[in-house]
Amino acid sequence: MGLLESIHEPSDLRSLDSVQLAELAEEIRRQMISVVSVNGGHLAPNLGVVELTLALHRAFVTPKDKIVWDVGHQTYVHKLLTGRLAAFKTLRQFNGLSGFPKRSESEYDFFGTGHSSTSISAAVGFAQARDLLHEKYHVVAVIGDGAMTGGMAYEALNYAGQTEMNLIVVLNDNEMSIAPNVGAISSYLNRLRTDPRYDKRKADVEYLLKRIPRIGNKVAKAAEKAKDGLKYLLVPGLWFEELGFTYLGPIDGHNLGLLEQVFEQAKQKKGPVLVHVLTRKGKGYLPAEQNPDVFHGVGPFDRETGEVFKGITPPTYTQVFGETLCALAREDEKIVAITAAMPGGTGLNQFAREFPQRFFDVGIAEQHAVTFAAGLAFGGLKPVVAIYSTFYQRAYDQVLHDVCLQKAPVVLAIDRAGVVGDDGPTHHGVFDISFLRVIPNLTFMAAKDENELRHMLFTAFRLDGPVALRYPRSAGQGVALEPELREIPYGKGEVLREGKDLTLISAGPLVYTCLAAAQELRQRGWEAAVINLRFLRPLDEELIIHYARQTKRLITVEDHILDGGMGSAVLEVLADRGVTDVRVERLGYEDFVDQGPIAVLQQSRGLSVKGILAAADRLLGQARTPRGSLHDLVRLKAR
Ligand SMILES: Cc1ncc(C[n+]2csc(CCOP(=O)(O)OP(=O)(O)O)c2C)c(N)n1
Ligand SMILES: CC(=O)[C@@H](O)[C@H](O)COP(=O)(O)O
Ligand SMILES: [Mg+2]
Repeated sequence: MGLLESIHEPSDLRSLDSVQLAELAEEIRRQMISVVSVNGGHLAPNLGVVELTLALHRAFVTPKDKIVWDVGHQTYVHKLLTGRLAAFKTLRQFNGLSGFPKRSESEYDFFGTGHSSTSISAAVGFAQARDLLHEKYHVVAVIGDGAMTGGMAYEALNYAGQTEMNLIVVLNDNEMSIAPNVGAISSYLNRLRTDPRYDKRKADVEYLLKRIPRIGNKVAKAAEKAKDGLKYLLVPGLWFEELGFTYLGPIDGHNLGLLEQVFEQAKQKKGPVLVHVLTRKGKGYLPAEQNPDVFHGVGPFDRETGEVFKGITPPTYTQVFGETLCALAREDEKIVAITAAMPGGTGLNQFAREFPQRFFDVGIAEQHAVTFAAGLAFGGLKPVVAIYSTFYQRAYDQVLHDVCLQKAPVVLAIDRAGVVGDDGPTHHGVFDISFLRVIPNLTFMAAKDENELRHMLFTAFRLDGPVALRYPRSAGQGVALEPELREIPYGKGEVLREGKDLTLISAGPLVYTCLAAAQELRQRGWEAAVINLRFLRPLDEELIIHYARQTKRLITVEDHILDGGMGSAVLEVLADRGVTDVRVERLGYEDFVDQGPIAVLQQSRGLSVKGILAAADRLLGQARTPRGSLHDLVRLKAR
């Protein structure tokens, strides 16, 4: 039996000596490499925090003390130490362990995450609650240098720094976000890390400063100034100190003994403390150390060689987006691109290489990214902001207030729209239709395949106003690319198939599933029309009304939550236009969606040929269903 199997809860760690702890760290790394090489996952971030997590769980007494992880993609070690070793092989699988902390999964997961830069706010909340309720425990936020580029982190530091609350923030600095970290704070951390002057311990400096003799008023003032200057030169982390935090560090995040010592020191301090820890992303597995960006979130790979398995699939929508954008940018030098810390994930690497002056990585700062784009647009450029659907949730007011209200010609590229698979509920892009389709001035399109994506991007730059364009995480349809880009007729859906018995309505790749279902229906003697809406705003109302009247039965199919989604938009049109003698089935999600393979998740809600056939049976067989009937909607409205 290995050491890891003897750890059922964090208290089991306390009896281990340093040799055993080093052995345990090795076992943990092996375990993570083994499981992630099969399931995929966030390997490099976790390899980098093995010693840090061990030290935290030895220095703090969880679950009494609360550790809040930022993003949460680095909690595999934490999971292994908190009774989840047996389940670890199910990591990120359907019905398996989540890749992120989840309150429903363990009493040791104090705060659910997936989105970045929330940990300090949540920890401040815990600390405030503790103090108001006169309880006693330590609260620790663990935040990466990438997550420290997110605005929320500063809102929380700003708040905490003015309080006297006991709170420990551990800043895990590995110089990496997913890509190399960016921004002025990152440069500041780099200076702390590398400038030999900062090796001087703060205590020594303060001792020195105290020895400057007090002499006459004027001279004393000058001396004070000189002291401040000296401090700036010599005291590490002064910026954090000035914000009201005691700064400890920078310390080697792979030295377990040192980490524990510093955490003990932090526990004794009064008020907020920031511990600056230096780690190496991917530590202990050479392929991950050498390519921390590839192994940040990686699919299955050969653990001997580190080679990532790539099946033969058509290029992804993301790749097609990136390549098309480059082609357009070659013709139009006003086109500029913005990412919020995800140049690779959003397909902008090629753009960054080809047009470095026109490419902006703003860090994990979606709000800034969108408002920055509005400024660029009004300054005369043609910005595209590529952000995952789920992270656009962060920038809602910026899209509404800064872009749409002012009609800024910004292209909002909404990658990872629809369910994304193994990352699960924190990352599925299943809300953007609901929150974007209601915003005046916005043109909102969804691409059914690679060609449509290309044409829509082309169209987006020709429209003088805000445009959102949604496309999923998956491989494309594999269609042959049309060499000529053309404009998509504004606000018009397309009829892909005629039919008199019922109408299938979709937007995005599920249009192809509708076509396959229509083919099947024909075998059964039914003719289904298939409409690709293309535009979620403005909706092609005439088209919807025409086919609703013609077929009297509609099925809406969307990779999205039902509430407020595309099907809801169709129901609104019918209700507003007084078309009440139509039966409607809406297929989509009703709740937060779990993790799992995209196809499995979609099938679970009828987003498949089989699901559409079942819905068609219900409509054609005149069986009433409890959900999605227009009659129900009209009745509700009438109440
Ligand atoms: C709001 C938000 N935007 C983007 C992301 C995508 N993302 C996940 S981890 C990460 C980098 C985090 O870097 P850091 O905090 O330094 O952690 P590391 O992986 O280096 O340990 C990014 C950009 C996210 N999770 N949340
Ligand atoms: C933790 C996080 O938010 C990212 O690492 C995310 O998991 C990336 O997702 P993709 O794999 O879809 O790029
Ligand atoms: Mg980092």
